[in-house]
Amino acid sequence: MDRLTIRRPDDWHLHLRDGEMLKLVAPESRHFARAIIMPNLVPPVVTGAQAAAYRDRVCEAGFAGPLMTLYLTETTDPADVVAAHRDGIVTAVKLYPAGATTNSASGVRDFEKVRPVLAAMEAAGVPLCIHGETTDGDVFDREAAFLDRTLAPLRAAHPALKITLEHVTTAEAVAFVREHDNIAATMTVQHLMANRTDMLSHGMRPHFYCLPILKRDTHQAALRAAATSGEAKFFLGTDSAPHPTHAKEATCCAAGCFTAPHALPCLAHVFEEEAALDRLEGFTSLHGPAHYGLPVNEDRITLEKGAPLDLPARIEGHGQTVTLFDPGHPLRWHVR
Ligand SMILES: NC(=O)N[C@@H](CC(=O)O)C(=O)O
Ligand SMILES: [Zn+2]
Ligand SMILES: [Zn+2]
Repeated sequence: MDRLTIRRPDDWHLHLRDGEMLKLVAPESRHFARAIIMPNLVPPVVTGAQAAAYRDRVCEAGFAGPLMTLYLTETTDPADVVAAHRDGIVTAVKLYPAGATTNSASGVRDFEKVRPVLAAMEAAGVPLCIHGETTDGDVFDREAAFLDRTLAPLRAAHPALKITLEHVTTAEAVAFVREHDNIAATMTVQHLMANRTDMLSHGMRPHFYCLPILKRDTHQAALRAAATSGEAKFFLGTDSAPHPTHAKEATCCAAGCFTAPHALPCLAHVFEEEAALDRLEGFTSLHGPAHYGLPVNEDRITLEKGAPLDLPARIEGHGQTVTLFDPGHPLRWHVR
């Protein structure tokens, strides 16, 4: 097969940042109809009013389908969350364990403190998106530890809360999601395309560094199997997370891979390798809307296989430079 027409994809986990960086990267998600926009700005998006203002800036910068989120803090007002969701300003609430990832300092330290908000969200049908890692212990074990220590009890306390476990990276997370109702998972391009050996064995590759960190090849295989299985619990959230090139190629490298421009060519490559191109549409365009209770997109895109894509190493503009995630081999699929 060298041509594939699918319903237009959505991106269920996207960082667009703000200011000049927003202006540079917003147009790069052009192939996606909608995207869940992450709220980890500095300062974070914590109120409905801030989310509405940020949504306007995103549209102005050139991305027409933002679905906004609120950043959960220990002082989040349950009434504001429920009202912002009811009024259509926000689609979901994002939980960052404090210190787990980029701009997570205002996140949750004491999970008891957010119980009232989670209960209100459960009652009102507001979905919760989770960065699922502990903030201590070995960095390669933090996702699995979070499942046992935090997510299992949280799930048991709020069984009707709709949860998206974001950017899953381990076989343990895949199993956890399969075992529990009302919980689905997003997967990124980099976790499907690469593993920690790719990141660390031929020199250290900062543009492969993100959180949760890439795991060993057996976990990558479990992710690829789940993504291409056709199961509705697994869908695309690119977690495209632009950082200035100087912040990636640095003594202390920022966490995040920039994949928005070529996410679809990368995914077509993966699904073709897994002999599952017929399941790409489910992963990119059907399972996400089903989880969030939204209609699927009506228009379609066509992917074609041809000569290797001539991708730029980096994009530049508005005083910003961002380097693309480079899988290390040619990509032959492109969006027509
Ligand atoms: N994934 C990352 O490594 N970084 C994200 C934050 C996040 O999604 O955890 C970012 O905002 O840069
Ligand atoms: Zn995250
Ligand atoms: Zn992210």
